[in-house]
Amino acid sequence: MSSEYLIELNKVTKLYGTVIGVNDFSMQLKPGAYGLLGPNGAGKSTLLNLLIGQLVPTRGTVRVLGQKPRNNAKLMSKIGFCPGFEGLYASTTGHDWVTFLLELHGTAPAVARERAEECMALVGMAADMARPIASYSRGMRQRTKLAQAIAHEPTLLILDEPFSGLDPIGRAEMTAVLREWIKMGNSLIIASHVLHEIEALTDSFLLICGGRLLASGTAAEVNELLFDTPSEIDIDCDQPHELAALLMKTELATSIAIQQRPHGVQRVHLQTVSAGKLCTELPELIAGNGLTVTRLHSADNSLQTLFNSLLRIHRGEL
Ligand SMILES: Nc1ncnc2c1ncn2[C@@H]1O[C@H](COP(=O)(O)OP(=O)(O)OP(=O)(O)O)[C@@H](O)[C@H]1O
Repeated sequence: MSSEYLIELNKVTKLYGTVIGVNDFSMQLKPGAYGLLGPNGAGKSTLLNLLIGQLVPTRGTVRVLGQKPRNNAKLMSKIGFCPGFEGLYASTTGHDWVTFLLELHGTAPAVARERAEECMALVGMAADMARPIASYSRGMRQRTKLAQAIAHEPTLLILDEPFSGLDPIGRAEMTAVLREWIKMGNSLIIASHVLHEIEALTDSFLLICGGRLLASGTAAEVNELLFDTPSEIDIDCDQPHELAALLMKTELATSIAIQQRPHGVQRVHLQTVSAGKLCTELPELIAGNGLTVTRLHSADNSLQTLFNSLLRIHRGEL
């Protein structure tokens, strides 16, 4: 059965006993590249494992390329999967491991060796592929996992935290390989809890938390959500009381506290639901009143705040 959709989830719930992995999840995705974002325990791995048929839904239906994934070898030949866990045979070489998995896909041994070599080179492992996996760094293992995921020439690549353990150079190289993959017209679903890791790859994001799809959209739309959800900001200033009074007048802060920090630093700690507007108005407020600000930063530097806020919106609390 063919479908115009890459993925169709219809009211999917996955329970682990009484623990909810994915909760009443529905979505339809057309072929393309998507970033699956969510904090730890959000349900990303559960979702990916449902897509590759490793897990079956407790309720609801999952279709990938129009087919049920469970025990579907034909469908798996079109999907490359890179799990979040290690799962590599330490005593074999990277080249042998990728060759072996290709042979499991039905590729003839000689062709498998050649293709495995090609893929190891593609992920920057040409010089190390003949060494045992046990001697690989975390980043090298990640690359080897990617090589095995693309070796059988799938059309959909599903990656669970592929940047984990990579240094900046490794990240840049992995990004380049994946960008090329997308440019070739292939589809990609990549799970991460760090937005900037995947914004270089795609402009389409799915935000999940608590096993639910909380929001989806482009990076600009996600940024807008970030701007309009409650956030905390610290401003180190020479005249904190004056700044606090000015901020109160703008009505952009929902709460303000002045903190004495080590080394004589005076900090205005504020909460706002309009971080974007506040950051736009702040320079004029500072310059116009002769204040000196030595440092400004968001106290909640991760997406966790956004997810918490979205979750509260979802529950009708905000
Ligand atoms: N095998 C399991 N048995 C019981 N609970 C599980 C199991 N796997 C996942 N869970 C639970 O399901 C929920 C979703 O977990 P999941 O691993 O899918 O999240 P995640 O977004 O991938 O998290 P992380 O980023 O930490 O890998 C969590 O509450 C987790 O504790």
